[in-house]
Amino acid sequence: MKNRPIWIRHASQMVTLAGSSAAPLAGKRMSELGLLENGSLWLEDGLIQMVGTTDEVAAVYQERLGEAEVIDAAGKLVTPGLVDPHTHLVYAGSREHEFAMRLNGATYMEIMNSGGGIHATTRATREASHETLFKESLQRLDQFLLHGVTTVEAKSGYGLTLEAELKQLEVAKALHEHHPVDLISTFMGAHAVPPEYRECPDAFVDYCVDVMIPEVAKRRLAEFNDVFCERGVFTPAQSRRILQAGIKHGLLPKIHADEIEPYEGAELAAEVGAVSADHLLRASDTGIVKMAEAGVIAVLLPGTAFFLMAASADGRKMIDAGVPVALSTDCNPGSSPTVAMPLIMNLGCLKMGMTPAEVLAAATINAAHAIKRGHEIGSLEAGKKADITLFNVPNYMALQYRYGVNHVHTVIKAGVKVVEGGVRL
Ligand SMILES: N=CN[C@@H](CCC(=O)O)C(=O)O
Ligand SMILES: [Zn+2]
Repeated sequence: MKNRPIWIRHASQMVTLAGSSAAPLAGKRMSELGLLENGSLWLEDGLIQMVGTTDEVAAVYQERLGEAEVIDAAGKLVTPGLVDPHTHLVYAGSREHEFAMRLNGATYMEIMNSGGGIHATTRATREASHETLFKESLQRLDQFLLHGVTTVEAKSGYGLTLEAELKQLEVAKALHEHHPVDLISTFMGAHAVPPEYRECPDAFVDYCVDVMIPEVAKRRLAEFNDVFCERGVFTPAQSRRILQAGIKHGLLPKIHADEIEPYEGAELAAEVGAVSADHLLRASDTGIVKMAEAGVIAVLLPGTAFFLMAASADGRKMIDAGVPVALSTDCNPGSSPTVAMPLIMNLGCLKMGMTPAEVLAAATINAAHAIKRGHEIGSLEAGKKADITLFNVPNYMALQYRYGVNHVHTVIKAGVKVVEGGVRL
């Protein structure tokens, strides 16, 4: 049965980001939100049919106004559904004990090198059944939706064997099919060197390159290929091999770069033409310039820096250097166990020198471009998917100013209302 059209009207402020579908916004263009006062949208067949002022939309649809379900957005901010372009959504278990260890002075890498961290979640994820993984990840996905997020990227990387990596990717696929939030999958077999390869890490790289990447690509279980390029994990040379193998099999490159130490990850991202380089807390100035030249999107994760008690990436410097910046939660059980994209935007302002306008562009259209979906989501334009979030604040400045509260009121996914009054329907 066909859903009724939805007519959103009288929005106090609407962020359209019109004209941003072809390429990510960079430099001063990151502040061009395409604001509309008394904004209105006509949604039908899962798509945005018209964007304009309430009077303009009413004039075009005057014969059909009675058919529509009306959403009165007076007093509210209307934005594109938020997009999270970097998550480790599918995993089993929890690591709050490691948080306590870090509060007592242990570092993230020390915990990982002593068999905890990513290794602990890998053990739990290998042991978990498809059903358990699905159930645990589903709860997080519901929470994403309640925080206004309508699309998430989801990485594998807690299996580290072909079988367990495929299990994670298959759970992501099942969640995508089952849940209103869309999932875009990334293969990240090169997330850590598993203990069985500790003495011969290059043999694990061979396994990624020769076995896992070709099989994942053949089964079409991922669109992107990611690697944790960090001292003590994968070297730039190993990372290059992994990313090039992905490219050969049609998986687009992404990279966890320069998170803990400067390690020429940003430079490598530019060299291989990565869609995005993520983290970048310790990226070099040369790396930033190279990313700008190569058009690599910086996916910044201020929640991770906050939770690891580290200095944040310099978002301001990257925007001023012409790098398109996107924001993400990095949702994972170790360095950022959160789904709160609005809080991530707040941290973008408070910790990375970004403006309230820039963080909104970074969490919508630039995030969409970071997962190659800029043509279908991330802005409010006729023909795009009807993914919309309504916040209980009158304007985008207030969304950043009234921090630490979930202001999401209504979420519409592909033209269907899925959250109302902050409650999942
Ligand atoms: N840094 C590597 N990977 C994740 C953390 C994974 C974990 O600790 O479980 C990240 O992006 O922060
Ligand atoms: Zn990550």
